[in-house]
Amino acid sequence: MKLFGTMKINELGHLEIGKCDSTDLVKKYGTPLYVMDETLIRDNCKLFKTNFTSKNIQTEIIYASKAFLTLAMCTLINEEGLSLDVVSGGELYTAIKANFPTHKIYMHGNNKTKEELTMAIKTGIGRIIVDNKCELDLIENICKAYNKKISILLRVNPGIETNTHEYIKTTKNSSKFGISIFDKDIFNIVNKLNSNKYIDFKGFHSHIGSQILNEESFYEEINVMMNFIKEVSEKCGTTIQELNLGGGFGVYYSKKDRPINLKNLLKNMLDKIKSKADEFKLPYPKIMIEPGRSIVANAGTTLYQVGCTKKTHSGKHYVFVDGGMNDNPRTALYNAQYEAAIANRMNDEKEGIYTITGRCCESGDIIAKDISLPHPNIGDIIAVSTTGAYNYSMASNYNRLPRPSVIFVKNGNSKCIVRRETYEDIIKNDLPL
Ligand SMILES: Cc1ncc(COP(=O)(O)O)c(C=O)c1O
Ligand SMILES: N[C@@H](CCCC[NH3+])C(=O)O
Repeated sequence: MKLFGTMKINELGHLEIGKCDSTDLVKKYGTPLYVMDETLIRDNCKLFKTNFTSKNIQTEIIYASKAFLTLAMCTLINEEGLSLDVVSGGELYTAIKANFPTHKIYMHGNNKTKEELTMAIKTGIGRIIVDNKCELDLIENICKAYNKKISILLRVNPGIETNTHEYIKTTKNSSKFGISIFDKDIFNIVNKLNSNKYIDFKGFHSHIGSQILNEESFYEEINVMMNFIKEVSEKCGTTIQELNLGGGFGVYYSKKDRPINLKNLLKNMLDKIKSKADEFKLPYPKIMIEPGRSIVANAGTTLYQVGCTKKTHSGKHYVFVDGGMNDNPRTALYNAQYEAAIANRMNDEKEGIYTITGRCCESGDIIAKDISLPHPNIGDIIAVSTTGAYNYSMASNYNRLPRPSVIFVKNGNSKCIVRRETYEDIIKNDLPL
């Protein structure tokens, strides 16, 4: 298992994260447990902040909170000077409750409800990223009713097909997100926006997909979007002030993933924007990006305890752990590949190939497939790496399993930031017949 951030193997042969021995964490908090390396999250924020800068172009890093959001995470993101992308009333509510500066909140969603838009407009968030024409009418009506003006970006689909899992591509021509840049109506929409007294149209947003490991896709996005901005500027006589290029920067999950060197990528992206704008004699738009996974994925490790093990009649070795697809649905959903180790025996010889599976009543309830491990015993601790993104945020109560606790670890200290759910939590919204 590849070690990230502050992970290391200590003198007892135990996995340590944030200078905390994983066996101590398990004694203190139980399992399953999401352990987040606070130092690595902060370092990742800093990497974006320091490398996505240019003396000519204004930039902004907006953390895509769908990857992992809690009150504590909002505080961390604010402390690191990033802005926040939310995609629902629930995410917006979390940010508001955490006192996140409202002008640094960007709201997404392809089907925002009237209530969500009202909440966003009344709160005075920084930008609404508008997905479609119908939403524009809703926004205008709400602004009228509350006598408010809101700044928006229009989400467009640049028609770029990325090499990632089918379910996390977002700019195929058939994608549900945004308005196609090839839609003939797009210039009318921009013209209407420019004369709308309730809407301050700032520019465009595009997001080409997630877990992208090919830097050319981002450069293609820049080319297509800058060409589009030139066309809009000419046809609508308007200056596009902002361009949000979304997130999608891929990370290492297993040996097959070769992440892009982020420092180079971020620099190249800004260089390409500059040369395109120079070529077209356009003013430099402010450039935003929305990393989610690349900030938190490698910082997360899930700790489980081994229950029983089983060798099937066909010879397959299973290790049963006390979690499952309810705390990590990504293997079931996207055939994701994870790495794992026995956290209390990191130096032991690997003895076989095991599939780590959970306790949900589903054959697809697999956490990590065909992993080399020492023979696991009851009570051993299994660590699964790179679970910081889209694990806690996509967790469910399937089979009425309580959601695990989340802790931050740093410099030998651990802090619970989400308490473990109880059976009482599970039934708290049920009403008797
Ligand atoms: C609009 C938008 N922005 C940002 C992100 C974050 O993507 P990632 O976590 O891959 O960086 C997503 C998710 O794919 C998204 O839909
Ligand atoms: N949930 C997906 C990513 C979707 C990103 C949001 N548009 C994943 O776990 O990989």
